[in-house]
Amino acid sequence: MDIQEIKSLIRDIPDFPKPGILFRDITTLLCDPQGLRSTIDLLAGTCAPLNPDYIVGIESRGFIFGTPVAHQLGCGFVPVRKPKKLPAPVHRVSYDLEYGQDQLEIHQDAISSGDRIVIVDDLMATGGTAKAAAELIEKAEGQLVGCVFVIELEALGGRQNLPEVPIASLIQY
Ligand SMILES: O=P(O)(O)OC[C@H]1O[C@H](OP(=O)(O)OP(=O)(O)O)[C@H](O)[C@@H]1O
Ligand SMILES: Nc1ncnc2[nH]cnc12
Repeated sequence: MDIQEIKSLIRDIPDFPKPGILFRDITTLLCDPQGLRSTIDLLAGTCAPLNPDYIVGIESRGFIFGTPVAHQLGCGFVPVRKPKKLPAPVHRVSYDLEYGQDQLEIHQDAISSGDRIVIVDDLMATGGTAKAAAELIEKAEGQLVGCVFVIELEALGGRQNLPEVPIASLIQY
């Protein structure tokens, strides 16, 4: 399946979760067998040249895409989670969302110094979430080597918020 076909499987929901937000709903892509497979294949093909030791996926939609990508590449998966979900000692950062504010955490012992890390998430809007994940990786002394998204909302300029690493998205709006 090509990118245009994948894009056609993403559903637009106006005014969710707040008035004025046009929500790009990936659940309709996830439940299409060929759409899901093609999306994972394209993400994995984008991540592979970056030669990661770990894929970092951001709760919750980042888990859906990050784990099968790690499986396909034969590398590990590390979850970045919302507060108070991870049981062992964590690094924590606060960040702004397109529609709110939140915190993210990573286990302190998940990554070793110098490990090559690629962040995978479903969508980049303002880039605040990915920036927070990048800060967590820095605290854990990992080496961020790229960020890969299914969807990029270009008008929100998220790339400008991220560190100087390769940033790729499959679909742009
Ligand atoms: O670039 P940003 O402006 O930071 O926005 C992008 C983030 O927002 C969404 O996650 P959300 O926090 O809604 O959580 P969810 O994955 O659990 O739905 C999305 O999955 C990204 O992680
Ligand atoms: N417009 C949007 N659609 C889906 N997920 C999002 N996360 C942040 N902004 C979003």
